[in-house]
Amino acid sequence: MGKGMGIIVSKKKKADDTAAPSPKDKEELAPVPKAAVEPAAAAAPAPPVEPAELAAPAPPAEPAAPGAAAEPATNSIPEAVAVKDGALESQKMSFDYKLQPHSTIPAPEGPLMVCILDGFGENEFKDEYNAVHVATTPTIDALRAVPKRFRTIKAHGTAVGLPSDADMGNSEVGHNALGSGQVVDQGARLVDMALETGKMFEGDGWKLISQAFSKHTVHFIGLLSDGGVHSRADQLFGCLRGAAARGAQRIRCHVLTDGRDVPDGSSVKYVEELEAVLAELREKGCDARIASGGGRMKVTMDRYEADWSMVKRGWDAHVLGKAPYTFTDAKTAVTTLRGPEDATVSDQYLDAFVIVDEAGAPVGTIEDGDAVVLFNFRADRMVEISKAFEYQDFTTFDRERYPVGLRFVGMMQYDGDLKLPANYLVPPPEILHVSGEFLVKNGITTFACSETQKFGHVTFFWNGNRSGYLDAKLEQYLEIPSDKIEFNKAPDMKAREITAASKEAILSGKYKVIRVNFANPDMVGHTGDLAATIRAVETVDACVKELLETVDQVNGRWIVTADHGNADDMVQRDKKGKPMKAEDGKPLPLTSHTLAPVPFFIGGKGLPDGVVLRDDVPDAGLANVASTTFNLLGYEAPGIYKPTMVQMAA
Ligand SMILES: O=C(O)[C@@H](CO)OP(=O)(O)O
Ligand SMILES: [Mn+2]
Ligand SMILES: [Mn+2]
Repeated sequence: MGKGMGIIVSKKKKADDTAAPSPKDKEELAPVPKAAVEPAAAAAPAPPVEPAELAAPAPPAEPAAPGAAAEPATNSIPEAVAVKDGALESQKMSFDYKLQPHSTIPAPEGPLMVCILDGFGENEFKDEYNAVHVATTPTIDALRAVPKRFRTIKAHGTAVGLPSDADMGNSEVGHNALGSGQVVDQGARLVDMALETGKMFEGDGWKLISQAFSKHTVHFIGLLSDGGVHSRADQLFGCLRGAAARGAQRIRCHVLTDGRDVPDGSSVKYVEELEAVLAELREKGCDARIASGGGRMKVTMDRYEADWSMVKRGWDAHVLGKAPYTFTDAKTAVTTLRGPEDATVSDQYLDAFVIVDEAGAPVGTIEDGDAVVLFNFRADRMVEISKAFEYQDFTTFDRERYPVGLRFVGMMQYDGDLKLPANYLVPPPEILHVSGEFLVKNGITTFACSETQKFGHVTFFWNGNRSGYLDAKLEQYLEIPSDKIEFNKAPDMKAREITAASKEAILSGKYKVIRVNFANPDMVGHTGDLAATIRAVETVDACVKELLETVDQVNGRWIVTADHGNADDMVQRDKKGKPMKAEDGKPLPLTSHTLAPVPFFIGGKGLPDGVVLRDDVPDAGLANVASTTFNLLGYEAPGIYKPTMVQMAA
């Protein structure tokens, strides 16, 4: 679901705070509504453990964080670890990466800059709630006015490998498509297929967790919504039913509330839906309950090591059963933690909570021999918690207790280089021959820069979910540390610092490709704060102006585009597109991405006048950008990529 598919979420009255029913008593069970990484060194998978034998299975040692501030010399990725099996390896090894000069477009004198305005869509609704439209953006306005050098491209749904065109785009699939020039079936779709075909229940990951079915607890941890960006509730339900049907005796869910990919306040509805499924399982004799939770931006789902304290809060709640708040049922937890109508805490930021029994004891701590499933398919916000579960010698925070003999799996493997986690339910997408590989194999230098919140987007996602450098001698990745606050409070974020660093890189003459991501329209858009998002867009417009002028100084060329919409619609709408209002008359904010296409601009003093956008690729999407990039560098595009959007006019 995405922006433009509004749902009114009515605020429910505080739920009855009676003690949770004993799972044994079916009569009472009415449904309650950094440093460098040598990937190979970290690759030893934890062997499956027999139920009886709870000796430590010696999980792999913890490698340090990839990417961020890595020492280039030791951070390169051995070719062989980026592929999964012999067939793929040989396909990759024998692949011809040699780029040929373009037949009509000459190579530029200066560099090519590719600038991603994260979450900046071209929305059909051009009203007061479209921050892109309302913001004063002289730079982007001028770009839109240049004939044959501006168009929009698709950034959502099947154009980026998602299950349907009702799925909004997101940074993972967007940057994958931008960086790889190809459309691959993404995690959401692969999990759907694994459930539909039953393959989910036949794989090694499932076999591992099924060892815990008879005598231990199976825990499911992840984002509870149907946003389809990181996870989907229906997929969780499929796994829960699948586990119970195959003999799981005891199931515990640890739920992270969303309000970012779905409307704020909808957490209550998703908890009710989950409770109904758990009640159904209890009817069938499986002791199934929610055990802990918290808001996705406060608990467990940190990314790119922006704030490890989030992950510690998650560990404490899910594993140890410790949290600042305890409740006897999850609906009461969520409604209470959201607070009163006039001062609500958003679903994204709910405090950690633990569900306890009548005696105050947590109902679902994670114990020796238990199975743990992270049910998110998307990687970025699962990597840190995976490390805490997977690495026995993990030291980033004090885990206090590390359960012995855990059967730990991800919905997918989140990092193919680190092989993290070693065990998973569904194999992740294979994204081969990404544009960065063509660049490094042809000796072309790259500088990539963003702030922490988007750093992995322009590196890890861009490179087809590979951590670290493709070639440390030819690439420089720069991470500007993000603020650790809600971004509507500082909507400029680190745009000016990113601009300054990128200008320096452009002028240095060291790099042929400059890749920049500005986080503001997306990260501020996710807060639902319209005024702050307008400011975010204006800041980015001013920064783009500086970058374009700098590229012009060195006779370079540029592409300015985006990965998906967000800031371009800040209100929930009804089916006809009419803004929806709460009972108090205030507009209902929209925090999610949108289904809108994104702008695509080309230009630069070093771009010959004859280079224009073609008019025969009307359906082009993000995956058509990579070919275009190679053309603007003066090369023919790789044949396996989606077609270019540019040509030299006759
Ligand atoms: O913040 C995130 O995790 C997602 C939204 O769920 O946004 P993006 O895809 O832009 O990173
Ligand atoms: Mn994005
Ligand atoms: Mn986003």
